[in-house]
Amino acid sequence: MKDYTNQYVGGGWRRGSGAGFESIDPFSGEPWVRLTTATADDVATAIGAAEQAAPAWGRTPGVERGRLLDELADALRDNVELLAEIETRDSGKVFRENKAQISFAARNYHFHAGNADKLTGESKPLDSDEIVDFTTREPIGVTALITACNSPLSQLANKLAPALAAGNTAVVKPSEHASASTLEFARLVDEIGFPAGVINVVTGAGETGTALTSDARVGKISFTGGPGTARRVAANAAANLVPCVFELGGKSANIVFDDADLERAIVGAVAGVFAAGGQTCIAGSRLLVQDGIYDEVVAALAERAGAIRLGDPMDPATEMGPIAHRAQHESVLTRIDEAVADGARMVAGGPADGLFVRPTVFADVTPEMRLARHEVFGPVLAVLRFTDEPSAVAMANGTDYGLASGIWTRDISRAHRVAKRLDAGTVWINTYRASAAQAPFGGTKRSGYGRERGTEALLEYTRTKNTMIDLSTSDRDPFRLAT
Ligand SMILES: NC(=O)C1=CN([C@@H]2O[C@H](COP(=O)(O)OP(=O)(O)OC[C@H]3O[C@@H](n4cnc5c(N)ncnc54)[C@H](OP(=O)(O)O)[C@@H]3O)[C@@H](O)[C@H]2O)C=CC1
Ligand SMILES: CCCCCC/C=C/C(=O)O
Repeated sequence: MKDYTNQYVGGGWRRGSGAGFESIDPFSGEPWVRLTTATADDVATAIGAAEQAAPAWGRTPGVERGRLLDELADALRDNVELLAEIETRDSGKVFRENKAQISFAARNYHFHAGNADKLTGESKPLDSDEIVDFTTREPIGVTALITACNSPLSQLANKLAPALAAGNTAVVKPSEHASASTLEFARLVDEIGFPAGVINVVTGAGETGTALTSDARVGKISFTGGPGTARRVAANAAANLVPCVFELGGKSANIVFDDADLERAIVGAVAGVFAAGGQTCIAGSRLLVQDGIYDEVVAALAERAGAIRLGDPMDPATEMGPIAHRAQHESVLTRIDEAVADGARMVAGGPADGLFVRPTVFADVTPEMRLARHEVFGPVLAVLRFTDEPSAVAMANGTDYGLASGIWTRDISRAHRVAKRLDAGTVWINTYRASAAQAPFGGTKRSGYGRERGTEALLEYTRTKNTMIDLSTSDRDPFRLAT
């Protein structure tokens, strides 16, 4: 079993003082990593280290912060095989997907390296030419960055790259189900020579996260995970009035109109929901298909889902791995049972051995069914039928979530019309699950708030300061601008 019992705090390695725990390899079902829990005291020490490092890091010239971020990106690329293997063993997601995601994470660090010396404010024209007024963007201080179990290093890049570029320090807490890659990442941070305390990594479960999100020294929390956990984080943050970015779940609608390029749409639908074994927030888990092509699309989906090869996620021939951990596996099976009980028609898939679930497709799903409303976070597709554009939009918007959406059509006017009306943070047209470091990402409704990636992410980690200078030499009423 691999030993990851040391955590990275204040530029050094120390064991968590709390209970030891293990992470399982979902393919073998066996524990493969040993870790330790950061207690409330350990977390307080990590926050103290980040607090101590914050002023100097915030004053470090942007070009120097950018240089270190570039080095981090290069180190990720140089170690991509090792890091991807660790994430594969922890999460069950296939190796090549993890490799692609970690390479993308490197791109994200490069993008924000370039932003680090470009944080500008604005000059504000006031009502008097004797006053000069301008804004500056300042770092917040200590950030708490919490990632989910499916893509630890990719999610971390979305948070850490802009936080560091803007001059903040960080305490990072990965999921207890997938902590090892983040500790390996800390080793790279250490080798590069980031100043002590700028990046800290603590591990543990809810107890650790609670301590991290309840500390008044934290100035910003960025959280990726489920809405239930997010509510607990929000409550802790509210006690200290700490602002948060929440990247939460989804029930994203992928809409196929009858004029779409069907071959492309079906490939997009299959990849949109079964990539990462469906364990991704942006899974296109509701496929909305127009009446006239419904039966043809369902038949094609059933055939393609049935052909997806399950197996060892390290094997290049494997197309889909297992569910990340036992509790999640049970949850997926419960969602499948609910769909059957609600009258949906299973045309492909179902349970399989170990922690596997076969790529599952349900037809005849209606908007009231639980499968159309609840996130599965597994390889389960709900196929719904719609008649016209307004009903497709209403159906797409008819859940508590608003993370992503897809539109497949050859009609450019319709594509724009529908995109405008969809209540979702991301709309893809004739593509699905495409990513870019420059493109902001985040949700509406219960999918969260705040944005990651793009310059929008950078601004999340800054505070605006306004500076006003009186240039006049005459005596005057000091309160004249107050009205
Ligand atoms: N919008 C987005 O960008 C994404 C959203 N997600 C969403 O994440 C969910 C699945 O991921 P999963 O890891 O199971 O999510 P969880 O909500 O279970 O966990 C998310 C993180 O929160 C931590 N945590 C648990 N309890 C607390 C607490 N009281 N205070 C602070 N932190 C806490 C977890 O630690 P521990 O595991 O140790 O308990 C983990 O690091 C899905 O809903 C999915 O849609 C996933 C990927 C991307
Ligand atoms: C445009 C896609 C952004 C996805 C960001 C976070 C999701 C990660 C995952 O679920 O793997």
